[in-house]
Amino acid sequence: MADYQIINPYNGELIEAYDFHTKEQVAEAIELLVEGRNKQLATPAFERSNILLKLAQLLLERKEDLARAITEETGKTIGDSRVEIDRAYNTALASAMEARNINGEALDSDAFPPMREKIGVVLWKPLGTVLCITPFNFPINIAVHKIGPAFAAGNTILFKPGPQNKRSAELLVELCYAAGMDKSVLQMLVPDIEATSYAVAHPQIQAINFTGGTAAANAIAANAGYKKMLFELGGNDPLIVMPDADLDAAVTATINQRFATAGQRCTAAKRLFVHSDVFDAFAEKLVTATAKLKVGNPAEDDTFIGPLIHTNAANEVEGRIQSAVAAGARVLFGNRREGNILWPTILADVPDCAEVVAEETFGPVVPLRKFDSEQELVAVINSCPFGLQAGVFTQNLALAKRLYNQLEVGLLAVNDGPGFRAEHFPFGGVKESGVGREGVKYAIREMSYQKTLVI
Ligand SMILES: NC(=O)c1ccc[n+]([C@@H]2O[C@H](COP(=O)([O-])OP(=O)(O)OC[C@H]3O[C@@H](n4cnc5c(N)ncnc54)[C@H](O)[C@@H]3O)[C@@H](O)[C@H]2O)c1
Ligand SMILES: O=CCS(=O)(=O)O
Repeated sequence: MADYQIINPYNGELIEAYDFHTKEQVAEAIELLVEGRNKQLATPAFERSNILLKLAQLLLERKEDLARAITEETGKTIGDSRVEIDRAYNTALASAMEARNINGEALDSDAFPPMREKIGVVLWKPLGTVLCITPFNFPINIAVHKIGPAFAAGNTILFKPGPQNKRSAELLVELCYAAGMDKSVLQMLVPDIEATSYAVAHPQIQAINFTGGTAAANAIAANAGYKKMLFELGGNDPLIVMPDADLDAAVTATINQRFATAGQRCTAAKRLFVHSDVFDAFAEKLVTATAKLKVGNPAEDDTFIGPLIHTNAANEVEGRIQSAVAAGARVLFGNRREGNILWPTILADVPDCAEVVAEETFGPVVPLRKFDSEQELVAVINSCPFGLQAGVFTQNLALAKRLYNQLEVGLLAVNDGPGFRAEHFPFGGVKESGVGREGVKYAIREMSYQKTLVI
């Protein structure tokens, strides 16, 4: 029996059975990547940039192959998978552009006595070898958000995808090699957790760039020891509808940022805060729009919602919905399951302590919560241990700026949802949503250090 089986979450078909890479294979890969640092040091920024530009082009050329691989292994709809590849193209292109702009600064020593008449030249240098660990839900774009900036900065990379994503990851790495990345600069392995932990603690790994859940992050942090860590973790992101909101726009954002990808997104609009004045009107519009969504086979172009990643995930989300209903929540739409598919579900009157709102719920369920005051709104949102992104629909910019200052998040989108993301913007949260910032330019500096020359 193989160590792991990749099963299509929609039809249960076996995609591939394989054995994890061993700790010995991890050690060999790291040894090769240490040697590869000389290759990177000998590769000027413009050549690294050209390789990343070629990768961007290859991502577009192989878009359909990559999209189908994502859909088969994760159940993400083919439409959402194609969008992911378009995003990965932008991420690779931004990495190519930023590779040419990793500029430092010059300092004058005479800003403070005594007179030294020295100049300080500060440049950014690669940390060395970066362990990049990625989650299941955006297997290509999140990987490119790590490999692209790490390579642009001049690092070598050990890439560890989710076990479900071995096939799409292999295709991505094939394109990286075709674009010009050397095998001593990029290695991909799929070891088990024990062998991954060996890499995490390895002295020749200078940085860990991790995206995933809190439990894994805590284990990595406890095991890594003294090295740079960049953590992009969970979210329980609010979408706020104020009395003066464009309700149609807010409904569209809710549909696209909660039900797309079957709700399996860190930045999904997992909690809807709707002012009492517009609650009934918004709820009615949302139910009407949700009823039109096609649910089913993720391989069909017009399917909007496919299955969750696996049966345990579907069980967890279904259980949270049933638990909320048992605690008095009203079902305005959905609460239906077939296999790993959960229909988009809209709830009202959910107790604040219910798991479906208190925990990060990775599924197509949206609890609508009334509020009456800004003070109540901020207090409830900030009571959450996560703090990734938020969105508010209002025409009142003064209110938007007050929320920007009061909400404990990494980004507030105005007249958009928490799922807003531009690949070149800084990305990341506060509290249990992580440490550090991705977004290409920012990730490059997270995986670099400043070295100063005094002359
Ligand atoms: N902030 C973001 O950018 C972002 C993006 C996508 C997903 N996520 C989060 O990721 C989670 C869902 O993804 P998932 O189920 O793949 O997450 P996960 O934490 O289960 O796994 C993420 C990756 O870590 C590996 N991993 C698991 N335990 C580990 C350990 N002890 N040591 C080393 N590696 C370990 C997994 O094999 C996988 O490659 C959600 O919490 C979601 O919010 C965050
Ligand atoms: O899961 C979140 C990744 S992204 O779609 O916000 O980049």
